[in-house]
Amino acid sequence: MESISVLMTCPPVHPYLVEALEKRFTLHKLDSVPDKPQFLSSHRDSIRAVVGNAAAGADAELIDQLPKLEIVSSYSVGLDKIDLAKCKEKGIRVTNTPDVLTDDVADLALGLMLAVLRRLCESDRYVRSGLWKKGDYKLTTKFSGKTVGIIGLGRIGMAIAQRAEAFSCPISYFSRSQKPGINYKYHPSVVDLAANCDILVVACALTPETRHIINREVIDALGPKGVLINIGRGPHVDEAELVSALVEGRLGGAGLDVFQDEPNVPEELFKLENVVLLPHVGSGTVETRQAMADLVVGNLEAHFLNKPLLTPVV
Ligand SMILES: O=CC(=O)O
Repeated sequence: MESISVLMTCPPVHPYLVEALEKRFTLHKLDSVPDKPQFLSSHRDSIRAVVGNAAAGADAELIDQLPKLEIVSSYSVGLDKIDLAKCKEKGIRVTNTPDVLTDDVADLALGLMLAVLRRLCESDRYVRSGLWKKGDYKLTTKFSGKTVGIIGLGRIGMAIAQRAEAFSCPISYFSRSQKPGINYKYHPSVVDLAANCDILVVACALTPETRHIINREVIDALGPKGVLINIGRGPHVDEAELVSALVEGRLGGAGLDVFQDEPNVPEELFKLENVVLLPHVGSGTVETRQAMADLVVGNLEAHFLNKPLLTPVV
């Protein structure tokens, strides 16, 4: 398989993945190519696979430039950076990394809820800056028992619900349709869900329908005591509306792992103590990233050995 050319479109952030790919394939890292258009035109007849992630995948323009492309193996569960329709049309296979990251992302969502309500980051800064010596930290807000509303009750949404239940939190949810056999309260609209929960969590896939699913109306329904948690994608949220609601005190707080234009984060948020900001690290543990890398490589091997794909999407 050494002769098979694989193009990595995302930055080569994980040495384990890079080494595993280099051991088996001829790996090209687009990130370190100085003249990308020239590189793509000179390698258009050799590249048979693309490896991307949540930041860079395979859009229509790239796919059209690679006529020998057979498979896109994404080092992410989210598929919003891949033109799935184009892949289907051209018979290009697509794989992602579901299941192995569910626990980590759900753990982080709960961590954000606790961090925002109990002001964990702000309390930590209080100790480090020596302020404790001048007096105790102020009282915060109880988390156990708060109503958690989840947008998207897929694998990650369910894992968040199960964890929140252990904190005696009533669970309600919004999804395209009510899930059979699930006892959580279903709300047929996001505004309705937001108006009836304390903590609203975005845990759905990013699609044209879910872009800006958190808009001004939803934020106003969540209100000055409500907290928004986003472990999905930045564009799920109308970020300008979120920032103004937080700055004006129309929203109680936010825990955000994702942003519209990563790694750029609106600086107005930096001075707000009711906001916890993370650098898109939902699946960012050694154990999980290794399992994700194994899936990326395993899917490519399966494809080129004409075996069934491990986690096929298309
Ligand atoms: O954001 C991370 C992923 O989609 O895996």
